[in-house]
Amino acid sequence: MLDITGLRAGYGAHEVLKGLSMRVGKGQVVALLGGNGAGKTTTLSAIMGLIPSQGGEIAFESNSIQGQPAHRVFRHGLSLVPQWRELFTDMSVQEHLELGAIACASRGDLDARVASALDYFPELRAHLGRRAGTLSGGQQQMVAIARALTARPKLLMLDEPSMGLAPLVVRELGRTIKRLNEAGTSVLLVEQNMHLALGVASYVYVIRAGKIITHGPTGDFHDEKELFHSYIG
Ligand SMILES: Nc1ncnc2c1ncn2[C@@H]1O[C@H](COP(=O)(O)OP(=O)(O)OP(=O)(O)O)[C@@H](O)[C@H]1O
Repeated sequence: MLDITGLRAGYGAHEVLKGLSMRVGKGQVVALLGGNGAGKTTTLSAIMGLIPSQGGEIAFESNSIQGQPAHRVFRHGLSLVPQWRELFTDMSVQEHLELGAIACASRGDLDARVASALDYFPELRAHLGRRAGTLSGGQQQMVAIARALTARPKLLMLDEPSMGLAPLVVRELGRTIKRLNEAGTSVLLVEQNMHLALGVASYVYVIRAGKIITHGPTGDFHDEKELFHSYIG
């Protein structure tokens, strides 16, 4: 579904990704693990067209999406839940969800999309009129994911969704990712939380200093200590 080959990208003269290659198959949950500053967010930003890439190739469903602006990448069926959620503190939950479905055809379609996103997070139904800034961290993460779901993405990309969440909430997040995947959404999960990543992903990539240093089926990474040391270096 998503094929990245030899990707080079960064910020001005600072090259962060130095020939990164990875793929996400249709129906898979793939985890991208790595330490601070390894290039995980940069990878997602380059895929999404939020930063330009300086080399390599990014293809989605066999079509090149390289060099396309984010709004066009989005229309191919990719959605990103950014690190720190990036909600608008003064906007209501309902307004966030409608924003995610902004590209849809009609009011009826929009309502249906919001309703099906809420099926994953029924707790939010009681808070639709509340300002996002007044919600708990876990509820804010639900809004961020639900907003991405209203676009009905084929590939959902999550950037460290467990960050700042209590262990119980992280466990619930893992269950939600599994349910989403069972319903047909492919997932690229960027994480530092190995338990969450290994619990939901079927395939793992490890990034260090802008390059994939190891990858394989999740079952190959049963020794978490070794895996941790591989990405910390
Ligand atoms: N907007 C930016 N401008 C310049 N350099 C940046 C920018 N964003 C990130 N970087 C640099 O790019 C490198 C990779 O950062 P990136 O955010 O991709 O890492 P990461 O793996 O997501 O780390 P973390 O888990 O800490 O978020 C780091 O050296 C970082 O300082």
